[in-house]
Amino acid sequence: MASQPLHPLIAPSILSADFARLGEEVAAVARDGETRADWVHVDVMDNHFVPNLTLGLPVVESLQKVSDVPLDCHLMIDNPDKWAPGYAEAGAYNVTVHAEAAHDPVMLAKNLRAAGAKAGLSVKPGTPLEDHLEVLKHYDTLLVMSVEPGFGGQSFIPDVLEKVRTARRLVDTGHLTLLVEIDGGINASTITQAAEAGVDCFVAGSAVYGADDPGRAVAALRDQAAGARSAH
Ligand SMILES: O=C(CO)[C@@H](O)[C@H](O)COP(=O)(O)O
Ligand SMILES: [Fe+2]
Repeated sequence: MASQPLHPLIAPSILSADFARLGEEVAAVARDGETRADWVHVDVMDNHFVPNLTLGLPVVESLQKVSDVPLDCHLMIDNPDKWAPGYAEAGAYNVTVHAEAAHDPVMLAKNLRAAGAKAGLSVKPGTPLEDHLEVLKHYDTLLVMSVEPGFGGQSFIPDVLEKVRTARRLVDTGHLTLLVEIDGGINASTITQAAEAGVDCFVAGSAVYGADDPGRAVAALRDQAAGARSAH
């Protein structure tokens, strides 16, 4: 995961999908071609780390069986040291834990990788990147939250782009080796500024699953991000 991927990665968040039809909702962004998502983003919330409750390991295990798009699990939970490796063992491609919740983030990254997943570290909008730079050397992805974690459909917080720029600089100069991912409020009005700041992977929930055609929304967001990147 060292250099910037050839094209911007789009990761639809199933938080905005119809939970009664999750398999179909994933399939809607899994058809071959430009409408195919790069990753499917799965928001796990425990009603402790965030004030919302979504789904957990059994649902991820079921999704893993039907999805040939890699799963990107975003764990908004307390004590990820205990629970996160299970998601890696279930076959998730990337497992992201919160820097604010992890007790031993270096050991946790090692455990995630040993279980076969990429290791992701996420920071809430108010968490400085500087507090976690040493730890980030052990991670494959950095997930910059651009809303307060807990709910889909919130407004993008542009101040977090400074963290994206810092991370991009550190990756481009070889000080860090990771993908920069952004999550929250990404849509046609905000993706250009995020792409210009240096994001590699864009999570989009309501902008994809709130659209009439989720696959088309994936393709349009990717095009827009690619255009912003090449113009920069
Ligand atoms: O992790 C979260 C929210 O906590 C996100 O993944 C949201 O699900 C993104 O939804 P939109 O802001 O794109 O609607
Ligand atoms: Fe998320």
